[in-house]
Amino acid sequence: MKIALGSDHGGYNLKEAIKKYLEEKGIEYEDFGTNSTESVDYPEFGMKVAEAVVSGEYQRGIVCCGTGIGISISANKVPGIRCAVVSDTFSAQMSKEHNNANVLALGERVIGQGLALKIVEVWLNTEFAGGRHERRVNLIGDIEKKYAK
Ligand SMILES: O=C(CO)[C@H](O)[C@H](O)COP(=O)(O)O
Repeated sequence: MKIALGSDHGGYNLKEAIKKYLEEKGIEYEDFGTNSTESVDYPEFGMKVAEAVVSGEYQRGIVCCGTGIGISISANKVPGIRCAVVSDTFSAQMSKEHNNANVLALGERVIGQGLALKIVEVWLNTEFAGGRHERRVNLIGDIEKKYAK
């Protein structure tokens, strides 16, 4: 599995911690920036990670900002992305099992690093359940198609 990673300045330190975690686990990743805590605008990084995931080269993406919200809204603008902002391990599991989230968003200013890394672990180790959930996820795709130019 190859992971696309991205953050703004508000999520930079958490992204770095996630990189360390992935390295320890031997999970391949690419960092799409940002590269410091200098102030930047999160839409750029949400979009870059989202595009990397829809390209098929990366199976999942993880994005971080101060709250996880702005970068997730940005990632979700890219057709084919289902990005979930998660702050607990149950939602981490469900976001993959039921919603087939292909991008996980975390807020560095919201949750501690220990919980964030546990969320990453749970999410990476959960698979989509399919069945009735597949029908619902497909219906989300239909909404996207309805508004496509
Ligand atoms: O959480 C975020 C977006 O949802 C950003 O990280 C946050 O808005 C950045 O704020 P500031 O420029 O004050 O550091």
